[in-house]
Amino acid sequence: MKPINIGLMGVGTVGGGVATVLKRNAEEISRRAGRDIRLTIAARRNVEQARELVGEEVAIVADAFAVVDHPDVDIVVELIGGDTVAKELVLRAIANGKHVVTANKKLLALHGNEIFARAQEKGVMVAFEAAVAGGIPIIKALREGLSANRIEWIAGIINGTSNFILTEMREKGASFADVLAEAQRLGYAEADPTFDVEGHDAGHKLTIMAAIAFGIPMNFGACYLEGISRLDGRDIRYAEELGYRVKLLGLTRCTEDGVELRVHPTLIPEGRLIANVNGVMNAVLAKGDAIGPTLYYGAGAGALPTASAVVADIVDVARLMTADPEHRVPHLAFQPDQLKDLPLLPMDEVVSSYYLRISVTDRAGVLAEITRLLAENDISIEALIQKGSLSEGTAEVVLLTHRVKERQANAAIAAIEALASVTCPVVRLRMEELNG
Ligand SMILES: NC(=O)C1=CN([C@@H]2O[C@H](COP(=O)(O)OP(=O)(O)OC[C@H]3O[C@@H](n4cnc5c(N)ncnc54)[C@H](O)[C@@H]3O)[C@@H](O)[C@H]2O)C=CC1
Ligand SMILES: N[C@@H](CC=O)C(=O)O
Ligand code: NA
Repeated sequence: MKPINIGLMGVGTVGGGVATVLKRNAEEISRRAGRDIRLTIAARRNVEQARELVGEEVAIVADAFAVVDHPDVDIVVELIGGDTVAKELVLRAIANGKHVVTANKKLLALHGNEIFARAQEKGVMVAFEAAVAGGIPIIKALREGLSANRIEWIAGIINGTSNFILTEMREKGASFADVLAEAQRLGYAEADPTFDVEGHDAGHKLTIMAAIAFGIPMNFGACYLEGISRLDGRDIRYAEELGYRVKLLGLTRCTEDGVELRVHPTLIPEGRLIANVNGVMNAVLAKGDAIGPTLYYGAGAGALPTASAVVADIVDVARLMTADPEHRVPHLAFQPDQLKDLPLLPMDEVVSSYYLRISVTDRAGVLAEITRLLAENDISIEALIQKGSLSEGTAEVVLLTHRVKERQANAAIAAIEALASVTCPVVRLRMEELNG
């Protein structure tokens, strides 16, 4: 049977990994796909560097539009990143009737609604397993494996770079800047690493998972984003004293009032499996009403783990290319005319427990003032520790609250910060039990 021709756009970390996996596992891949998969043409601005990664037999061009317009290319693989030229290329590939495989979560979180609609019209597939949690087959699990369930919530460590930074800081006392530089060297970080450390990348991935889990359009604009760049090592240590690990978590939950969509550093009880996911590893915890909690674990970034997902998508597309478009798995799990515009819950309405660190003048009565303000906002305290004086006459109060609305926490924090005895802004981290 005629081989399937792949056109690769972007031969960097992931593109190089894809070329390696396609070559290394060619026999297994073709036995699974039922056809030979041939990397025919690749685009990279620096042609010579691409040659080293893809080999002599592949045509290399500097202009990626030559790939999407190539008459022999069956599947276009977009590994350039960003949402400018990549968007133009993907839409043109679709218009040309070509199937697309992409690892580009930013592109899908921001423009997925348009891209999937165009793909639907043209009867082509846009596959994106690598876009969420790298090599972990989480899209497959949510879209197919859990399709009997009403998915209640998903919580994930879905940015490898941030998890790598948090792990290295905690275990080796390494500096934020040094570990970030190492993550860049290892090919984990985004072209602009602020996307990793400020929570945007996790927000893109969470947006995609929420769409698939709840049958809603992509709505990245409604996602609350808070990254790890302002996290203080002290809070990681105090959290540990209280029996918690701090992780950058993406959390989406379907409640009666709307869908929560939020990314922030989160205290998780140290006994939970997900609290012990370290380094560049990712994990996604998904709760279905029938199955209960399920956990998916694996490498979230890096050349070969990400290529594993890209090539799996190529195999999937190869298997389904000749299937009637009506009978393929829908891009977002739900049939396109069945997506619902569920309301997105404003952060003020989200319910959570809180870790608060309050720097105070070390004098009698301060604790009583703080607990009074919490009580006035209906917030009860679950645990409290006082850390000794940091400098002459000052101390830190660390407390954990029971679950309250963010609005209540904000009001209490504002009132506490207004006290004359409180010397710095209150540090607030959210907590999740994640126990189903
Ligand atoms: N690095 C990782 O571990 C993961 C990356 N991704 C995603 O995969 C995509 C690619 O990421 P990386 O491989 O890490 O990036 P990269 O920066 O290593 O590679 C991108 C390549 O595209 C090339 N390029 C840029 N503009 C081009 C154009 N107009 N025409 C042709 N080539 C062009 C660049 O020269 C570079 O070689 C991004 O969307 C990223 O978010 C997804 C999962 C994991
Ligand atoms: N920069 C991302 C790469 C994978 O999506 C990450 O660190 O997770
Ligand atoms: Na994945």
